[in-house]
Amino acid sequence: MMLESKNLVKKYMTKTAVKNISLSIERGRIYAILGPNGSGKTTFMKMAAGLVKPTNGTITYEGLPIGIESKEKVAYMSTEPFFYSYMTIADVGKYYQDFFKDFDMARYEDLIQKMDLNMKDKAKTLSSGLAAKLKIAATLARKAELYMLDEPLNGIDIIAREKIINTILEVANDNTSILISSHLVDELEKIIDHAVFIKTGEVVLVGDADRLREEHGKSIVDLYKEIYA
Ligand SMILES: Nc1ncnc2c1ncn2[C@@H]1O[C@H](COP(=O)(O)OP(=O)(O)OP(=O)(O)O)[C@@H](O)[C@H]1O
Repeated sequence: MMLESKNLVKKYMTKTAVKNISLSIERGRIYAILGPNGSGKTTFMKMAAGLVKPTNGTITYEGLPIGIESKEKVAYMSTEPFFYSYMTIADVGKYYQDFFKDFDMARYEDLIQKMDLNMKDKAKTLSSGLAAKLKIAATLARKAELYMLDEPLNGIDIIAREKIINTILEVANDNTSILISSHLVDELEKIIDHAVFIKTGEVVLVGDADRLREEHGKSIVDLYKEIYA
C-alpha cells in the first residue's frame, strides 16, 4: 500500500477535524476525497503531507511514518497561496526547483504553456483562476509518486477546469497516485477510480467508483447528493 492511515485522529483545541479515518491508497489510481466544507479533507491531506501531526492513530507512506523521505515523494497542493507575490511565473519555477529535487523544469515550462500562462507574468497580477492554474502547474511539474491536490478546481471556469483535468490525466500513470479533494463532483466523476466520502471527519463510504455505481445503482454525483443532503 502506498499511503495507509489507521484510526487517524486530529483534534484541534475544541474541534475534532478528523475523527477516525482508516484509508488505503494504492499505486496507479486516481482518488476523489469528497465532502462538504469542514468535513476534514484538508486536515487529512495535511497529515499525509507531514504538515500536521496526528493526535492519534497512524499514517504511513510505503510502510514508514510520514517524514523527510515521504515528503520527497509526495506533492501536496494546498488551497493557500504558495508563492511570493513579487515573483514572476519563471521565478516560481526557480523557487520550486530549489526546493524540490524532483522538480522538472522542462515539464513546468510545458505545463505553463498548456495552461496559457506566460513566464514573464507576475504572480501578483494573475486572476484567481490563472493563479490556480499556476499552482497546479508547479505541483504537477514535480515527478512525485503521490500528488494530493486540495480543491484544484475551485473558482476556475469550465474551460480551464477541463484543461486542468486533462493535465491531471496526463500526469497519472501506473506508478503515481492522485488524490483530489473537492466538492465539485461532476467534474471528477469521469476520471476517478475510487471515491472516498467524508462526513464530519469520518469516512462514510469508500470504494472503487465503478463498483459503487453498480452496487448503489447511481452515479457518484447522485451518491454525493444522497449522502450530504
Ligand atoms: N488550525 C485549525 N484550528 C482549529 N480548527 C481547525 C483548524 N483547521 C481546521 N479546523 C477545523 O477542522 C474542521 C475540518 O476542516 P478541514 O479544513 O480539514 O475541512 P475540509 O473538508 O477541507 O473543508 P473545506 O472544503 O472547507 O476546505 C473544520 O471544522 C475546521 O474549522
